Amino acid sequence: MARGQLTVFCGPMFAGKSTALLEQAAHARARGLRARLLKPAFDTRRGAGRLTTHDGLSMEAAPVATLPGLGSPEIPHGTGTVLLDEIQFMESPSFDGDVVEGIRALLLAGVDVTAGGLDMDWQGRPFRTTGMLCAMATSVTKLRARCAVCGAPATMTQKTGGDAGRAVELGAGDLYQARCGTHWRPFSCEAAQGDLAA
Ligand SMILES: Nc1ncnc2c1ncn2[C@@H]1O[C@H](COP(=O)(O)OP(=O)(O)O)[C@@H](O)[C@H]1O
Ligand SMILES: Cc1cn([C@H]2C[C@H](O)[C@@H](COP(=O)(O)O)O2)c(=O)[nH]c1=O
Repeated sequence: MARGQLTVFCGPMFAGKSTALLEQAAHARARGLRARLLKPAFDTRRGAGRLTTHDGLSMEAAPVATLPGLGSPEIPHGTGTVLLDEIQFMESPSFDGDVVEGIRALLLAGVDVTAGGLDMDWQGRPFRTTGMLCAMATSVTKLRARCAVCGAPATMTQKTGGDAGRAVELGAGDLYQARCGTHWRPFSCEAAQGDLAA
């Protein structure tokens, strides 16, 4: 039996990761494949049952707190491709079980998997699940955003507000910006706020 293919889209916030997942789902459906979108249940920012991009595009997506197996209501038999957003959050304590092993089982069962997620947190530390899936992937695309300060390609996420003590804090343009290496300030929200005032 043919094994499934694993595709990963990663990068900073605002790089187009969720947009890429929606495009992949649309392409799969246009080819007659059954595509199922899943997202972490704890991220309810833009509607619990939908995957919504920063531009407001959206599709139905099942909120999950563990990765369901093939034959579950979320991934019924006959599913050709599973698309997972925010894979960096599919980790303890907000997610049960080992998502990497769950994805391996889907691939071994012949299901294609596409995963989107942050490669690094706002302090430049890699997210474990994204890193492991990149190692297993058939194809990895590192997407880049536009630096909020100078417009150059951005590989980093800057935290500009909220709680500087928290590695995980849900938010969008209210708390975060995409930045290039020159304008990224790893350990200080306050230092970052001065960049745009100049
Ligand atoms: N505050 C913002 N900063 C940068 N881009 C933004 C912002 N708000 C909306 N966008 C739009 O978000 C798009 C990417 O959205 P999305 O696919 O959800 O990105 P990602 O999933 O990588 O965070 C960009 O093409 C840009 O047009
Ligand atoms: C960098 C970074 C981000 N987050 C949060 C902020 C958002 O809720 C999501 C990322 O969403 P996107 O679809 O990639 O734009 O993650 C966080 O908690 N910690 C971080 O370091």
